[in-house]
Amino acid sequence: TFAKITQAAHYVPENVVSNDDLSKIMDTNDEWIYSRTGIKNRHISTGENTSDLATKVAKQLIENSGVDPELIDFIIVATVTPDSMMPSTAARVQAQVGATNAFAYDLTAACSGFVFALSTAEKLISSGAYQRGIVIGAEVFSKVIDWSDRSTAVLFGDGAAGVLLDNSGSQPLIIAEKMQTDGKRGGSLLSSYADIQTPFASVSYEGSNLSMEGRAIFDFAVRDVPKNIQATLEKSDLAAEEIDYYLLHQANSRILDKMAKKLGVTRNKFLQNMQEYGNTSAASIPILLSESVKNGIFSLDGQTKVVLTGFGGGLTWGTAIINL
Ligand SMILES: O=C(O)C1CCN(c2ccc(-c3cc(CO)ccc3Cl)cn2)CC1
Repeated sequence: TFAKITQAAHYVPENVVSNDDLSKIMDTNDEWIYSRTGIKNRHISTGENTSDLATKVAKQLIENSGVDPELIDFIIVATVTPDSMMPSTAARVQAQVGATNAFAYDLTAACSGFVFALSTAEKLISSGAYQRGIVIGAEVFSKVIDWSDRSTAVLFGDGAAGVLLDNSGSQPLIIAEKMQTDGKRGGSLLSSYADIQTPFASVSYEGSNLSMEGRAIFDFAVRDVPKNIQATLEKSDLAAEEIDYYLLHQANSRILDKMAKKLGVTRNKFLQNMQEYGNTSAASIPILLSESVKNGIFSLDGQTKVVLTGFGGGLTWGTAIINL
């Protein structure tokens, strides 16, 4: 049995916040932001929470495929900004779309979340245990950002995107994969820390907004991620040139420049849309995938070889080379 991605969809809040809009509420400017990150705009929720965005994606996947929601076996949502820990965002989506026979859970791997979740979903199906599932990356990062910290507030955006999978594949969905984690360096990208606050222990860490050691994360991305992609290519017996497109986490366009150089691959195979959405963490890769299908860059006909690579909090990073 082979899993296959049969549908892709995305949804972002309507409210667009430009670099100039940000320069009105914090000490920054369009020139700095665009030259250092490649970001021009980002979509920021005016009230929709993460499950609302994810539900809109799930509804599109169901509508466009015509699948009966009661035939969906599982829903996995990759997010670090859930509406709540309990119920999970996936459980909230399950209720909203009427997937009464689906088991649902959230997966926490920050900007690697979609790749980690897709790897898991592929096994659920190719093992023969289940037939159909939905995998969504969804974030309302705007609710964890410290809006007084211009070094991070300008980088992130809100959004959701995902895929519908079933067992109709005639070839493996994942040709090769390599997921990695280094918890020792996890402290350089922190959010939503829940400290002990009880009659028996006092709070020792007040912060819960995002804090990021930008330099350290940037260097991690440039140093560790290309090695991971190369190692996964070796596992796949495919040369870098045989990959049609590279869909990497949309954190920073200068990082994509450096990755293309390190891999010796032409830069225009590294698709990008951070100029419009900023860094949407677990949603960034699936938004890029869904938009690429919608814009006709490639279709889901099984003829396209794509590298998906996430990297971020945990620290986590991982590549899946897939047949789309
Ligand atoms: O001064 C500059 O040029 C600054 C230097 C710091 N920058 C950074 C640093 C780290 C990230 C980042 C964040 C995540 C979290 O999802 C994941 C992966 C990455 Cl690589 C994005 N930008 C912006 C430009």
